[in-house]
Amino acid sequence: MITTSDLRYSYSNATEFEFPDISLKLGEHLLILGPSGIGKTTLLHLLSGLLPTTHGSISIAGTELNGLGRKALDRFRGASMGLIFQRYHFITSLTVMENLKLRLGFTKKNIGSTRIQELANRLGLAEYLNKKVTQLSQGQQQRLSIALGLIHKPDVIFADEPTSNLDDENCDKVIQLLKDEADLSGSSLIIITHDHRVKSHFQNQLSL
Ligand SMILES: Nc1ncnc2c1ncn2[C@@H]1O[C@H](COP(=O)(O)OP(=O)(O)OP(=O)(O)O)[C@@H](O)[C@H]1O
Repeated sequence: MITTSDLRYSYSNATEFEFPDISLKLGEHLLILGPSGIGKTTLLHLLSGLLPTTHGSISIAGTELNGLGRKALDRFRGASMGLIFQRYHFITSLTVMENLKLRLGFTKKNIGSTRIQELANRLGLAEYLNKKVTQLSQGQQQRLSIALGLIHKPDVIFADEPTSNLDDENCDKVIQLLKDEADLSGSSLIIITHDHRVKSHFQNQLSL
């Protein structure tokens, strides 16, 4: 479902990162651990096609990322990937519901109209659906960020440092939430982090 081979990347004139090969089946979870500056976010940006594959190959759900033009890559990412970043990417002039509807619009999958309400219920966002995202607390914004990554039932969910800035209790809750939601959608899950508290939650781990 996700396979990478001989992936390398270097920012201009900088040291080249070499990444271990990844092989993950649909529905499997993988934790990628590594210290700050080792290239975790770079790897995630390569896997999601936000950075071009300049060396090696990435295949997701049978599609070779290198073979896609920019527009096709954007469409593929919109339909097949769920991205949960360290920084939130919301449209602040819109409500929670409008942000989620907009995100659903990027996929051609036939996802029922009850999906938003169901997911909002599970993530504790139901009563905030008609609020502007700027009116949400940090924790609620984080859960919305997770909801935006999951709403379209992507083949693969990529989460970059989803537990940074969280206390132990919320760290456990967020990881469990991501795993449960990935399982419910049948999605593969890749979490990238330097947070060793997350280790005990995953059997399948890769160190950078
Ligand atoms: N756009 C860029 N241009 C040049 N160098 C970059 C760029 N983005 C990242 N780097 C450098 O590449 C290295 C790896 O960055 P990256 O963000 O992938 O690491 P990381 O392991 O995710 O770190 P952290 O855990 O601190 O987020 C760093 O030294 C960083 O300064």
